[in-house]
Amino acid sequence: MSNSKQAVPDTLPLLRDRIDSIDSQIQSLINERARCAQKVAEVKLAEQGDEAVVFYRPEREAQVLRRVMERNEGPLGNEEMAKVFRQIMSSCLALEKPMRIAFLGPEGTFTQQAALKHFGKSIISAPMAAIDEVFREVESGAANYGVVPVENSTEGVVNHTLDSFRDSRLKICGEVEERIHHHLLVSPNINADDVTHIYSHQQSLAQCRAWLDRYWPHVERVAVSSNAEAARLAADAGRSGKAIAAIAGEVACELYGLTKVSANIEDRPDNTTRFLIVGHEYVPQSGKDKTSLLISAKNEPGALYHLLEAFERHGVDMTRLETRPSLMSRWGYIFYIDFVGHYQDEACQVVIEALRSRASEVKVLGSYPVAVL
Ligand SMILES: C=C(O[C@@H]1C=C(C(=O)O)C=C[C@H]1O)C(=O)O
Repeated sequence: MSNSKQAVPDTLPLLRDRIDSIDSQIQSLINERARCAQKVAEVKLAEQGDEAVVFYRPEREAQVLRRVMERNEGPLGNEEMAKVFRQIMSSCLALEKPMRIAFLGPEGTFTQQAALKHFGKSIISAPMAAIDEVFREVESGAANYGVVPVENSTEGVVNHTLDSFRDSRLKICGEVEERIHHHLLVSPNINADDVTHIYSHQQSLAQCRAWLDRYWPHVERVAVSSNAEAARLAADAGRSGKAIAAIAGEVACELYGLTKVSANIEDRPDNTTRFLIVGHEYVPQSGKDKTSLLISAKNEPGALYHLLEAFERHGVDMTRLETRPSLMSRWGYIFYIDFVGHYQDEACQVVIEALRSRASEVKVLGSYPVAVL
């Protein structure tokens, strides 16, 4: 914009005139951008035909957001600016094709929060009751993508999610990280001193274990399917005068009209959960990617050593290793390995080939852009 570096006026009426004029320019530009996105859709349809077209391009979106952050000069912070562009892209994509996103529900879960962070707000929400239902909803084509939690910095891995990849053809298309804050919540008509049970998801109960041991040692903890479900149950119980508390996050607290007894009760202040985006397609290189593999190891001495040695030998940076029992043979194992790079990068291809010669199965679960936001 030619006048973007004009001197800022210093009286209120002039400042407001100036803001109005900038807003109108921003609005025209956003619509011009939206028209380009619509055109992208037309070109894709003309080139690829109706069925094959993939409108959502995670690698392209990651690149757009990274560039926004790189060129940002402030005063708005990089992340703040990227969030604005996140929503602009979300609106533009919804013009091309609104996406239906399945996630571990009900409404108000941290997984929904992660879905909105990753895709922006212009999506159709499809809350599912369990992780394997999220997989099924995407596999059947009823949803375009799914969002599931995979690991927490306090409690470790989410086994249901890892196990779902064993029998699924879905690919990992992205990752999101969310700082997780938990609160102890009750219905507004309930006196906290009367609470007899505390409901939450098993992961959330675990993330607040020390706090619960200290302040609520004699109250029964009940694991339910999600912390949003716990909040819903606490709200329901409150209506019939039953003193049940829930541990859940901000979104669930607001959604179910609960009151905070104690805020930020997680044992570790840096408590973070990582979520995965699952879909049907492998994602092309974005320039800054991660890869996840599922490996069935041969049940023989040194099996794991030989797998890890391949990474060391070819200088590929492994970031995570999880072990799950294989259901095929007793004492057989499945390893989940994450590393830095894309499966099409040369060094990564060499490692994957080496792994294939040393393991009974190597499945590339996906390569995807490292989380930007
Ligand atoms: C416009 C495109 O399609 C979608 C919309 C994007 C955007 O608004 O910037 C980016 C990637 C795609 O999710 C594209 O492929 O470039």
